[in-house]
Parts: sequence; structure tokens; C-alpha cells
Amino acid sequence: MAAEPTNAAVPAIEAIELRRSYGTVSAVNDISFSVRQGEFFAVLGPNGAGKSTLMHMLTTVTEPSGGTAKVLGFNVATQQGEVRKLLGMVFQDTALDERMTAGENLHIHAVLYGIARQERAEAVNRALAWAELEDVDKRLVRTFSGGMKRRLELARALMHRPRVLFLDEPTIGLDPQGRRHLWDRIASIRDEGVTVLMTTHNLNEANACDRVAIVDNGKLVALDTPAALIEAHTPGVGATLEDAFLALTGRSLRDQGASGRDQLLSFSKRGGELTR
Ligand SMILES: Nc1ncnc2c1ncn2[C@@H]1O[C@H](COP(=O)(O)OP(=O)(O)OP(=O)(O)O)[C@@H](O)[C@H]1O
Repeated sequence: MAAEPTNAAVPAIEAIELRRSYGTVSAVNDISFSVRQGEFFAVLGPNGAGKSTLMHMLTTVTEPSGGTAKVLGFNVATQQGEVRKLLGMVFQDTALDERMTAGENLHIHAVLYGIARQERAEAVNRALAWAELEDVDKRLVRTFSGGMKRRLELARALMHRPRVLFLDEPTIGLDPQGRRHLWDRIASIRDEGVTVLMTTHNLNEANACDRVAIVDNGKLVALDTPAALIEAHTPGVGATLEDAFLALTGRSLRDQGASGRDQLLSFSKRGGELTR
């Protein structure tokens, strides 16, 4: 079920003065940017910077407090149905039903996204092959490793051939083998012309993207190619994207001032993995 082609000049994603507040907290504060169709785009930021909130607004999960966001020209606040058909998403919390098999999880997605009955079995098989999970399609998902679950989620998100894919820290919690394997799968999406917006704390992954947006305290503080960010913010031989990131966002630990609830939330969002 391929989506209708869109004029190539229309941005894949557009945020205009986008805002979201929680009480007195400005989680996202007047952020504007535009992502071209087919672009690989990373959003980087310290803990609590507003990355997930931004992604949730762009995917119609969270209503903006102000401003506008569009996916391929459709407004996320007023044209949610159109937007949802065009996008795929993999968030940090698994959306798989662990009491079902891999094949059943994919089949349900095919039904929900309107893949025609006669095409479903082939779509499920194609997704299993893409995720390299053909041999375990009848196993319950709760018996899968973290890497297998993440590959299954990604394959599922691609089943209805979305034009724009949103990935919230896609490789977090995986061992180097699992991370590399999943990253190779993500990189293969690039060849198919799908636009990808991902949040990540992994600077190598951000470095491999076409452009990187750096957010801090709900604000967009820089947006450019990795090479241009390094050149502009930490010129010098051997400077890295991590150097540029630290130059732009400082070195203070963001969880330090957070409430106990925030720290627990942040910890559990990472599946119990301590990252700092
Ligand atoms: N549902 C909510 N209710 C209240 N505050 C929230 C809620 N969601 C996010 N926040 C607050 O908004 C701010 C931004 O949070 P967000 O989760 O978007 O950051 P993040 O950049 O994704 O962080 P992390 O890297 O730790 O996942 C934080 O101060 C957070 O505590």
C-alpha cells in the first residue's frame, strides 16, 4: 500500500515555532526547522532537552501547545489521519504484543494499516525476511532478545511503506553486535528514499546522518551537516561531533537537577541502562 507520490519540493517534515509546555516546563520552546524528502536527519540533545516531546508532536501522539507541524504538507494537529498513513514510528517503549508470535504481531499491523487481505501473508513474510527473523516467526515475542524485538518493530513500522520514519533512540540498550546489525538495517532504508528522523545519543549514528539538529532546554541551538557543525563550533584537527555537541550544550549533567521522578522516568525510558 504505497502512499501517493508528493511534490518533491514539499518538505517531508516542517516545524514552525512549535511549542509544548507541561505546567511551567517548556519541553519544546519555539522550534522551527524543515527536513527534505529522503533526508536522514538526527535530533541530538542532553537528557530532558525535549527530543521525545518534539517527536511525539510530529507523529500526532502529543498535541502541540502552539505553532505548526506538517508531515509532507499535512498538518499534524488537524489532519492526523492523513499524517498517520504516511509515517512509521518506533519509540523507546515497545509497542509489540509480547504474548503473540512475531508473525501475529506483523499480521495485526497489516490489518490495522489496511493492507489487502490477499497481500497480507506476503507482506508478513517480506517483513520477517527483512528483519532476518524468518526462522522464529512462530515464537512468542516475549522470548526474543532486545535486538530481535527492535528489528521486528522496525520491520513492522516499514510494512505499510511509510514515506517518513520516526525512530526514538533506535539502538539504545543493544550490544555492539545488535547495534551494528540494526544500524545496517536502518542504513538500508536510506537507499529506498524514505525520510528518517531519529533521536539518538550515539554520536557515530548522528555523524552518519545528512544533517543534525541539536536541541537543549527545549530550544534548537544548531542545525547543519555534521562536518559543518564541527567546523563552526570546534574548529581544529581531530575535532569530533561530540566536541561540537559539548561546546554547544555545555558539560553539566542534566539529570543532576532533575526531580526523583524525572530521574526514574529517564532511567526506565532507557530500559534500566545507565548512560551517564
Ligand atoms: N508527560 C509529561 N509530563 C510532564 N513533564 C514532561 C512530560 N513529558 C516530558 N516532560 C518534561 O519535558 C522535558 C523534555 O522531556 P523529553 O522527554 O521530551 O526530553 P528528551 O530530550 O527526550 O530526554 P531523554 O534524552 O532523557 O529521553 C523534561 O523536563 C521532562 O521532564
